[in-house]
Amino acid sequence: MFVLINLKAYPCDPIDIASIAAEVAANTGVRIAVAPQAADLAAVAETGVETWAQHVSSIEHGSHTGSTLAEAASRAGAEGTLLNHSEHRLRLADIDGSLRAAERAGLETIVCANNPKQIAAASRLDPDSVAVEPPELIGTGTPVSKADPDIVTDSVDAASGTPVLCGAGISTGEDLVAASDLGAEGVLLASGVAKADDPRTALESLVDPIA
Ligand SMILES: O=C[C@H](O)COP(=O)(O)O
Repeated sequence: MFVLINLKAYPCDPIDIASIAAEVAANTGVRIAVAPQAADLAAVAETGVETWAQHVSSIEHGSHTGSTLAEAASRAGAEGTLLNHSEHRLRLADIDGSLRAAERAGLETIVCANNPKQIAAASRLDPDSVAVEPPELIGTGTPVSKADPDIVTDSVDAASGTPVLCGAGISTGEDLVAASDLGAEGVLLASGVAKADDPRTALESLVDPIA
C-alpha cells in the first residue's frame, strides 16, 4: 500500500512530518510520501522522504507568472504530483495538459476524482494512478472505506486496471486495511497526520497493520 500524506496548506511543520515519514518508511518498508506546499518541496525532499507536488500547471517554460512548472517541481526534488485534487479542480483540458507536463518532467501522476464515473474518465487520460475522494468526507475523520465502501470498489472497477487510491477521512490502521480489502492500492490522507497532536504516533499506528 502506498501512503501519500497531503499537507495541503495546514499550519504544520512540513520538515518535521517529512522526517518522521522518512523514518517510518525506512523502519517499516511501507511506501510513504509527503506532498507539501510548492515552496517547501526542496526542504522536504532533503529529509529523504519521497516527495510529491500538490499540483503542477499545464504549461511549458515561458511567460506563465504564478504557475507551477513541472520541471521546477522535479528540480526541487518532487518525484510525483497530484492533479485535480478536490480543492484544486481543473478543467479536462488542463488535467490532460498537466499530465503531459508531469510526464515530460518525469513525475509520477495521480489524478483525483469525486466518484467512480469521474474515475473512469480520469483513467482514460492515462495517469499512473487515480484517487477517489468523496468531497463531503474530506477532513471529517469518517473514512470512505467505511462510510461508502461501494465508492471504492466501483472505482476499482471503473479504473479498468489503473491503480486506485482512496482518500477522505482515513486516519487509522483499520481504515488502511479496509481500503486495501476493497481493492485500493494506496491511501491519500491529510488531517489524520498533518493535524495530529503527535504525527509520529499517528503515522506509526496508521501503517502498523501493514508494516
Ligand atoms: O488529500 C487528502 C484528502 O483530501 C483527504 O483529506 P483528509 O485525510 O483530511 O480527509
